[in-house]
Amino acid sequence: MKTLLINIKELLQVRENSIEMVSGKEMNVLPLINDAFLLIENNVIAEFGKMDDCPTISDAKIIDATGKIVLPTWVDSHTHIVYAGNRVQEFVDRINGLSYEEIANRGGGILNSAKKLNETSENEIYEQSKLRLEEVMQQGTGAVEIKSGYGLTVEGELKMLRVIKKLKENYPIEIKATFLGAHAFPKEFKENHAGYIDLIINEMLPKIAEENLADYIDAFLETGYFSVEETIKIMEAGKKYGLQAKIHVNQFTAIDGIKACVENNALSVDHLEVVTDEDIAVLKNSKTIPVALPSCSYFITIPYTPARKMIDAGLPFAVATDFNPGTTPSGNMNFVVAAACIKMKMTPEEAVNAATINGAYAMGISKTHGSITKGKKANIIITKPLTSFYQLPYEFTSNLIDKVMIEGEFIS
Ligand SMILES: N=CN[C@@H](CCC(=O)O)C(=O)O
Ligand SMILES: [Zn+2]
Repeated sequence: MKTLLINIKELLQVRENSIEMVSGKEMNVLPLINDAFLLIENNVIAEFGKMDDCPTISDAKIIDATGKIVLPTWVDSHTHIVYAGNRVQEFVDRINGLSYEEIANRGGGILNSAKKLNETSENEIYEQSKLRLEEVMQQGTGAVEIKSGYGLTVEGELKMLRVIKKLKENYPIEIKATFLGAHAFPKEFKENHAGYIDLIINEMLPKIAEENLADYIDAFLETGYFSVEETIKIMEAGKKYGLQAKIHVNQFTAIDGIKACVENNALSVDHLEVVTDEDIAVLKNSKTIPVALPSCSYFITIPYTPARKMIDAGLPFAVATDFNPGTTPSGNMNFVVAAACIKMKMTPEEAVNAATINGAYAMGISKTHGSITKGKKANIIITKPLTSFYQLPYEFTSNLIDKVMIEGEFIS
Protein backbone atom coordinates (compact mmCIF):
# COMPACT_ATOMS: atom_id res chain seq x y z
CA MET A 1 0.00 0.00 0.00
CA LYS A 2 1.49 3.33 -1.08
CA THR A 3 0.23 6.86 -0.43
CA LEU A 4 1.76 9.87 -2.14
CA LEU A 5 1.06 13.34 -0.77
CA ILE A 6 1.75 16.04 -3.33
CA ASN A 7 1.87 19.85 -3.42
CA ILE A 8 2.38 20.10 0.36
CA LYS A 9 2.70 23.78 1.22
CA GLU A 10 5.07 23.12 4.16
CA LEU A 11 6.42 19.72 5.20
CA LEU A 12 7.57 20.30 8.79
CA GLN A 13 10.10 18.65 11.06
CA VAL A 14 12.07 17.06 8.24
CA ARG A 15 15.18 15.30 9.53
CA GLU A 16 17.33 13.56 6.93
CA ASN A 17 19.12 11.65 9.67
CA SER A 18 17.40 10.38 12.76
CA ILE A 19 18.14 12.48 15.84
CA GLU A 20 17.35 11.73 19.48
CA MET A 21 16.21 15.22 20.47
CA VAL A 22 17.10 18.90 20.19
CA SER A 23 18.40 21.17 22.97
CA GLY A 24 18.98 24.86 23.64
CA LYS A 25 19.38 26.99 20.49
CA GLU A 26 18.75 23.98 18.21
CA MET A 27 15.20 23.97 19.50
CA ASN A 28 14.51 27.11 17.51
CA VAL A 29 15.33 25.35 14.25
CA LEU A 30 12.46 23.47 12.65
CA PRO A 31 13.61 22.15 9.28
CA LEU A 32 10.91 22.31 6.61
CA ILE A 33 10.46 21.85 2.88
CA ASN A 34 8.17 24.19 0.93
CA ASP A 35 6.21 22.74 -1.99
CA ALA A 36 6.96 19.17 -0.99
CA PHE A 37 5.93 15.59 -1.59
CA LEU A 38 5.81 12.73 0.92
CA LEU A 39 5.65 9.04 0.03
CA ILE A 40 4.29 6.53 2.55
CA GLU A 41 4.90 2.84 1.92
CA ASN A 42 3.97 -0.08 4.16
CA ASN A 43 3.15 2.19 7.12
CA VAL A 44 6.49 3.97 7.11
CA ILE A 45 7.89 7.12 5.57
CA ALA A 46 9.57 6.01 2.34
CA GLU A 47 10.63 9.25 0.65
CA PHE A 48 10.13 13.01 0.69
CA GLY A 49 11.49 16.08 -1.04
CA LYS A 50 10.67 19.04 -3.27
CA MET A 51 7.78 18.67 -5.74
CA ASP A 52 10.33 19.19 -8.54
CA ASP A 53 11.79 15.80 -7.58
CA CYS A 54 8.48 14.03 -7.00
CA PRO A 55 8.57 10.50 -8.45
CA THR A 56 5.75 9.11 -10.59
CA ILE A 57 4.28 6.15 -8.78
CA SER A 58 1.48 4.47 -10.68
CA ASP A 59 0.15 2.27 -7.85
CA ALA A 60 0.04 4.97 -5.13
CA LYS A 61 -3.05 6.63 -3.72
CA ILE A 62 -2.50 10.34 -4.46
CA ILE A 63 -3.49 13.04 -1.98
CA ASP A 64 -3.30 16.64 -3.12
CA ALA A 65 -2.26 18.76 -0.12
CA THR A 66 -2.31 22.12 -1.90
CA GLY A 67 -2.24 24.94 0.68
CA LYS A 68 -1.91 22.47 3.55
CA ILE A 69 0.82 21.78 6.07
CA VAL A 70 2.02 18.30 6.94
CA LEU A 71 3.85 17.51 10.16
CA PRO A 72 4.52 14.47 12.37
CA THR A 73 1.73 13.64 14.81
CA TRP A 74 2.12 14.94 18.35
CA VAL A 75 3.89 12.77 20.91
CA ASP A 76 2.22 13.08 24.31
CA SER A 77 4.77 11.74 26.78
CA HIS A 78 2.80 12.30 30.00
CA THR A 79 -0.84 11.34 30.56
CA HIS A 80 -3.17 9.66 33.03
CA ILE A 81 -5.84 8.82 30.43
CA VAL A 82 -7.03 5.71 32.28
CA TYR A 83 -9.35 6.78 35.09
CA ALA A 84 -12.92 6.38 36.29
CA GLY A 85 -15.52 9.14 36.31
CA ASN A 86 -14.43 12.72 36.78
CA ARG A 87 -13.77 15.34 39.48
CA VAL A 88 -16.05 18.18 38.41
CA GLN A 89 -16.99 18.97 42.01
CA GLU A 90 -13.32 19.77 42.81
CA PHE A 91 -13.27 22.06 39.79
CA VAL A 92 -16.14 24.03 41.29
CA ASP A 93 -14.54 23.91 44.76
CA ARG A 94 -11.41 25.52 43.31
CA ILE A 95 -13.48 28.26 41.69
CA ASN A 96 -14.95 28.85 45.14
CA GLY A 97 -11.52 29.35 46.62
CA LEU A 98 -10.06 26.00 47.69
CA SER A 99 -6.54 25.14 46.53
CA TYR A 100 -5.43 21.79 45.05
CA GLU A 101 -3.66 21.10 48.34
CA GLU A 102 -6.71 21.92 50.47
CA ILE A 103 -8.89 19.65 48.35
CA ALA A 104 -6.35 16.82 48.67
CA ASN A 105 -6.13 17.31 52.45
CA ARG A 106 -9.92 16.81 52.68
CA GLY A 107 -9.61 13.39 51.03
CA GLY A 108 -10.24 14.69 47.51
CA GLY A 109 -7.67 14.76 44.74
CA ILE A 110 -5.83 11.58 43.83
CA LEU A 111 -7.51 9.60 46.64
CA ASN A 112 -10.91 10.61 45.26
CA SER A 113 -9.99 9.15 41.85
CA ALA A 114 -8.53 6.05 43.54
CA LYS A 115 -11.81 5.41 45.35
CA LYS A 116 -13.77 5.68 42.10
CA LEU A 117 -11.31 3.49 40.23
CA ASN A 118 -11.40 0.72 42.80
CA GLU A 119 -15.22 0.74 42.68
CA THR A 120 -15.34 0.49 38.87
CA SER A 121 -14.93 -2.68 36.81
CA GLU A 122 -11.96 -3.17 34.50
CA ASN A 123 -14.31 -3.33 31.55
CA GLU A 124 -16.04 -0.07 32.43
CA ILE A 125 -12.68 1.69 32.94
CA TYR A 126 -11.60 0.43 29.52
CA GLU A 127 -14.79 1.75 27.92
CA GLN A 128 -14.31 5.20 29.48
CA SER A 129 -10.59 5.36 28.70
CA LYS A 130 -10.85 4.29 25.08
CA LEU A 131 -13.09 7.28 24.36
CA ARG A 132 -10.37 9.59 25.68
CA LEU A 133 -7.76 7.82 23.58
CA GLU A 134 -9.91 8.06 20.46
CA GLU A 135 -10.46 11.76 21.12
CA VAL A 136 -6.75 12.57 21.40
CA MET A 137 -5.98 10.57 18.25
CA GLN A 138 -8.51 12.71 16.38
CA GLN A 139 -6.71 15.75 17.78
CA GLY A 140 -3.44 14.66 16.21
CA THR A 141 -1.70 12.62 18.89
CA GLY A 142 0.13 9.64 17.40
CA ALA A 143 1.95 8.27 20.47
CA VAL A 144 1.01 8.47 24.11
CA GLU A 145 2.40 7.49 27.48
CA ILE A 146 -0.24 6.42 30.03
CA LYS A 147 0.33 6.11 33.78
CA SER A 148 -1.34 4.01 36.42
CA GLY A 149 -1.56 5.62 39.88
CA TYR A 150 -5.29 5.76 40.64
CA GLY A 151 -5.36 2.21 41.99
CA LEU A 152 -3.00 2.52 44.97
CA THR A 153 -3.83 -1.10 45.82
CA VAL A 154 -2.29 -4.20 44.26
CA GLU A 155 -5.50 -5.05 42.41
CA GLY A 156 -6.26 -1.44 41.47
CA GLU A 157 -2.84 -0.81 39.98
CA LEU A 158 -2.90 -4.11 38.08
CA LYS A 159 -6.39 -3.27 36.82
CA MET A 160 -5.21 0.06 35.42
CA LEU A 161 -2.15 -1.45 33.77
CA ARG A 162 -4.24 -4.22 32.21
CA VAL A 163 -6.53 -1.57 30.74
CA ILE A 164 -3.48 0.16 29.25
CA LYS A 165 -2.33 -3.19 27.84
CA LYS A 166 -5.72 -3.70 26.22
CA LEU A 167 -5.57 -0.22 24.70
CA LYS A 168 -2.12 -1.09 23.31
CA GLU A 169 -3.55 -4.24 21.74
CA ASN A 170 -6.62 -2.62 20.23
CA TYR A 171 -5.34 0.68 18.84
CA PRO A 172 -2.66 1.44 16.21
CA ILE A 173 -1.18 4.26 18.29
CA GLU A 174 2.13 3.66 20.11
CA ILE A 175 1.48 3.48 23.87
CA LYS A 176 4.00 3.26 26.71
CA ALA A 177 2.75 2.22 30.15
CA THR A 178 4.16 3.76 33.31
CA PHE A 179 3.65 2.28 36.77
CA LEU A 180 2.77 5.10 39.21
CA GLY A 181 1.90 3.20 42.38
CA ALA A 182 3.77 5.98 44.22
CA HIS A 183 1.21 8.64 43.29
CA ALA A 184 -0.16 9.24 46.81
CA PHE A 185 -0.23 7.44 50.15
CA PRO A 186 -3.59 5.68 50.66
CA LYS A 187 -5.38 6.74 53.87
CA GLU A 188 -4.52 3.53 55.69
CA PHE A 189 -0.80 4.17 55.06
CA LYS A 190 -0.85 7.86 56.01
CA GLU A 191 1.22 7.18 59.11
CA ASN A 192 3.01 4.15 57.67
CA HIS A 193 4.89 5.29 54.58
CA ALA A 194 7.37 2.43 54.86
CA GLY A 195 4.48 -0.03 54.71
CA TYR A 196 3.17 1.39 51.45
CA ILE A 197 6.63 1.58 49.85
CA ASP A 198 7.05 -2.05 50.87
CA LEU A 199 3.75 -2.91 49.17
CA ILE A 200 4.85 -1.16 45.98
CA ILE A 201 8.28 -2.77 45.90
CA ASN A 202 7.53 -6.25 47.16
CA GLU A 203 3.99 -6.89 45.95
CA MET A 204 3.03 -4.60 43.09
CA LEU A 205 6.30 -4.54 41.16
CA PRO A 206 6.89 -8.32 41.00
CA LYS A 207 3.33 -8.91 39.73
CA ILE A 208 3.60 -6.09 37.19
CA ALA A 209 6.89 -7.50 35.95
CA GLU A 210 5.47 -11.01 35.78
CA GLU A 211 2.68 -9.84 33.46
CA ASN A 212 5.03 -7.42 31.66
CA LEU A 213 2.61 -4.57 32.22
CA ALA A 214 4.94 -1.55 32.50
CA ASP A 215 7.63 0.18 30.46
CA TYR A 216 8.53 2.90 32.99
CA ILE A 217 8.18 3.74 36.67
CA ASP A 218 7.03 7.04 38.16
CA ALA A 219 6.53 8.68 41.57
CA PHE A 220 5.03 11.98 42.73
CA LEU A 221 8.12 13.50 44.37
CA GLU A 222 6.62 16.44 46.23
CA THR A 223 6.19 17.91 49.69
CA GLY A 224 3.32 16.00 51.28
CA TYR A 225 3.64 13.11 48.81
CA PHE A 226 6.84 11.08 48.23
CA SER A 227 10.09 12.39 49.71
CA VAL A 228 13.42 12.35 47.89
CA GLU A 229 14.52 9.28 49.86
CA GLU A 230 11.25 7.44 49.23
CA THR A 231 11.41 8.22 45.52
CA ILE A 232 15.00 6.98 45.33
CA LYS A 233 13.82 3.66 46.77
CA ILE A 234 11.10 3.46 44.10
CA MET A 235 13.53 4.32 41.29
CA GLU A 236 16.04 1.75 42.52
CA ALA A 237 13.38 -0.93 42.76
CA GLY A 238 12.18 -0.10 39.25
CA LYS A 239 15.70 -0.51 37.87
CA LYS A 240 15.80 -4.09 39.12
CA TYR A 241 12.91 -4.82 36.75
CA GLY A 242 14.36 -2.80 33.88
CA LEU A 243 11.95 0.11 34.41
CA GLN A 244 13.57 3.49 33.83
CA ALA A 245 12.12 6.39 35.84
CA LYS A 246 9.95 9.27 34.62
CA ILE A 247 9.21 11.36 37.69
CA HIS A 248 6.60 13.97 38.70
CA VAL A 249 8.75 16.56 40.46
CA ASN A 250 8.91 20.29 41.35
CA GLN A 251 5.18 20.87 40.74
CA PHE A 252 4.72 22.94 43.89
CA THR A 253 8.07 22.93 45.69
CA ALA A 254 11.77 22.46 44.87
CA ILE A 255 13.31 20.01 47.34
CA ASP A 256 16.37 18.77 45.41
CA GLY A 257 14.32 16.05 43.77
CA ILE A 258 15.62 16.72 40.27
CA LYS A 259 19.18 15.92 41.40
CA ALA A 260 18.03 12.54 42.73
CA CYS A 261 16.22 11.82 39.46
CA VAL A 262 19.25 12.69 37.33
CA GLU A 263 21.53 10.61 39.57
CA ASN A 264 19.17 7.71 39.07
CA ASN A 265 19.22 8.09 35.31
CA ALA A 266 15.59 9.17 34.95
CA LEU A 267 14.47 9.49 31.34
CA SER A 268 12.38 12.56 32.15
CA VAL A 269 11.48 14.92 34.96
CA ASP A 270 7.96 16.25 34.55
CA HIS A 271 6.03 19.35 35.74
CA LEU A 272 8.85 21.65 36.96
CA GLU A 273 6.60 24.63 37.59
CA VAL A 274 9.09 25.62 40.30
CA VAL A 275 12.74 25.37 39.22
CA THR A 276 15.93 26.58 40.91
CA ASP A 277 19.26 27.49 39.30
CA GLU A 278 20.73 24.36 40.91
CA ASP A 279 18.05 22.23 39.24
CA ILE A 280 18.99 23.69 35.86
CA ALA A 281 22.70 23.10 36.52
CA VAL A 282 22.03 19.47 37.43
CA LEU A 283 20.01 18.88 34.25
CA LYS A 284 22.81 20.28 32.06
CA ASN A 285 24.88 17.51 30.51
CA SER A 286 22.48 14.86 31.74
CA LYS A 287 20.37 12.50 29.60
CA THR A 288 17.24 13.47 31.56
CA ILE A 289 14.77 15.66 29.65
CA PRO A 290 12.51 18.22 31.36
CA VAL A 291 8.83 17.92 30.40
CA ALA A 292 6.44 20.83 30.96
CA LEU A 293 2.66 20.46 31.26
CA PRO A 294 1.20 23.89 30.49
CA SER A 295 -2.45 22.77 30.41
CA CYS A 296 -2.06 21.81 34.08
CA SER A 297 -0.70 25.27 34.93
CA TYR A 298 -3.64 26.78 33.07
CA PHE A 299 -6.32 24.61 34.65
CA ILE A 300 -5.29 24.84 38.30
CA THR A 301 -3.70 28.29 38.03
CA ILE A 302 -0.14 27.54 39.08
CA PRO A 303 3.07 28.97 37.53
CA TYR A 304 4.17 27.86 34.07
CA THR A 305 7.46 25.98 33.80
CA PRO A 306 10.19 28.56 33.07
CA ALA A 307 10.83 27.31 29.54
CA ARG A 308 12.75 30.37 28.37
CA LYS A 309 15.23 30.17 31.19
CA MET A 310 15.73 26.44 30.70
CA ILE A 311 16.06 26.49 26.91
CA ASP A 312 18.33 29.54 27.07
CA ALA A 313 20.51 27.57 29.48
CA GLY A 314 20.96 25.00 26.72
CA LEU A 315 18.56 22.32 27.94
CA PRO A 316 16.29 20.14 25.82
CA PHE A 317 12.62 20.68 26.56
CA ALA A 318 9.45 18.67 25.88
CA VAL A 319 5.78 19.46 26.41
CA ALA A 320 2.90 17.08 27.12
CA THR A 321 -0.73 17.26 28.23
CA ASP A 322 -0.87 15.54 31.67
CA PHE A 323 -4.45 14.50 30.72
CA ASN A 324 -5.97 13.50 34.10
CA PRO A 325 -9.23 14.04 36.00
CA GLY A 326 -7.82 16.39 38.64
CA THR A 327 -5.39 18.92 37.25
CA THR A 328 -5.84 18.61 33.46
CA PRO A 329 -9.02 17.12 32.04
CA SER A 330 -7.74 17.75 28.51
CA GLY A 331 -5.53 15.75 26.15
CA ASN A 332 -5.36 18.38 23.44
CA MET A 333 -1.75 18.75 22.28
CA ASN A 334 -2.72 21.63 19.97
CA PHE A 335 -3.64 23.63 23.06
CA VAL A 336 -0.36 22.58 24.73
CA VAL A 337 1.62 23.89 21.75
CA ALA A 338 -0.33 27.16 21.81
CA ALA A 339 0.09 27.57 25.58
CA ALA A 340 3.82 26.90 25.23
CA CYS A 341 4.00 29.84 22.81
CA ILE A 342 1.53 32.18 24.51
CA LYS A 343 2.32 31.57 28.17
CA MET A 344 5.86 30.20 28.16
CA LYS A 345 7.21 32.41 25.38
CA MET A 346 8.45 29.51 23.33
CA THR A 347 8.69 30.18 19.61
CA PRO A 348 6.41 28.07 17.37
CA GLU A 349 9.55 26.26 16.18
CA GLU A 350 10.54 25.41 19.77
CA ALA A 351 7.00 24.36 20.66
CA VAL A 352 6.69 22.00 17.68
CA ASN A 353 10.08 20.45 18.49
CA ALA A 354 9.02 20.09 22.12
CA ALA A 355 5.77 18.34 21.11
CA THR A 356 7.27 16.00 18.51
CA ILE A 357 10.91 14.89 18.54
CA ASN A 358 11.55 15.84 22.18
CA GLY A 359 8.28 14.25 23.27
CA ALA A 360 9.43 11.11 21.48
CA TYR A 361 12.70 11.20 23.44
CA ALA A 362 10.73 11.53 26.69
CA MET A 363 8.84 8.36 25.70
CA GLY A 364 11.95 6.49 24.55
CA ILE A 365 10.69 6.28 20.96
CA SER A 366 12.69 8.86 19.02
CA LYS A 367 14.06 6.16 16.69
CA THR A 368 10.56 5.59 15.29
CA HIS A 369 8.51 8.73 16.03
CA GLY A 370 8.70 12.51 16.22
CA SER A 371 10.04 13.53 12.81
CA ILE A 372 9.65 13.11 9.06
CA THR A 373 12.56 10.75 8.53
CA LYS A 374 12.85 7.79 6.16
CA GLY A 375 11.95 4.55 7.93
CA LYS A 376 10.01 6.21 10.76
CA LYS A 377 6.35 5.38 11.37
CA ALA A 378 3.97 7.06 8.94
CA ASN A 379 2.34 9.22 11.60
CA ILE A 380 1.28 12.55 10.16
CA ILE A 381 -1.10 15.45 10.62
CA ILE A 382 -2.46 17.13 7.48
CA THR A 383 -3.81 20.56 8.33
CA LYS A 384 -6.55 22.56 6.67
CA PRO A 385 -5.21 25.21 4.25
CA LEU A 386 -3.08 27.62 6.34
CA THR A 387 -0.92 30.67 5.69
CA SER A 388 1.95 29.09 7.67
CA PHE A 389 2.40 26.74 10.61
CA TYR A 390 2.45 29.76 12.91
CA GLN A 391 -1.32 29.73 12.52
CA LEU A 392 -1.48 26.52 14.63
CA PRO A 393 -0.64 28.19 17.97
CA TYR A 394 -2.08 31.53 16.87
CA GLU A 395 -5.63 30.26 16.36
CA PHE A 396 -5.39 28.54 19.68
CA THR A 397 -8.92 27.16 19.94
CA SER A 398 -9.59 26.36 16.28
CA ASN A 399 -9.44 22.83 14.98
CA LEU A 400 -7.04 23.28 12.09
CA ILE A 401 -6.54 19.56 11.47
CA ASP A 402 -7.93 18.08 8.29
CA LYS A 403 -6.66 14.48 8.55
CA VAL A 404 -4.59 12.33 10.90
CA MET A 405 -2.64 9.27 9.72
CA ILE A 406 -1.33 6.77 12.27
CA GLU A 407 0.94 3.95 11.10
CA GLY A 408 -0.08 4.53 7.49
CA GLU A 409 -3.87 4.54 8.08
CA PHE A 410 -6.07 7.60 8.12
CA ILE A 411 -8.00 7.60 11.39
CA SER A 412 -9.92 10.77 10.53
N1 LIG B 1 0.66 15.84 40.27
C1 LIG B 1 0.44 14.67 40.28
N2 LIG B 1 -0.37 13.96 39.50
C2 LIG B 1 -1.27 14.50 38.52
C3 LIG B 1 -2.55 14.96 39.11
C4 LIG B 1 -3.24 13.93 39.83
C5 LIG B 1 -4.65 14.26 40.20
O1 LIG B 1 -4.94 15.33 40.76
O2 LIG B 1 -5.46 13.38 39.95
C6 LIG B 1 -0.58 15.59 37.73
O3 LIG B 1 0.41 15.25 37.10
O4 LIG B 1 -0.99 16.75 37.72
ZN1 LIG C 1 0.92 13.81 35.75
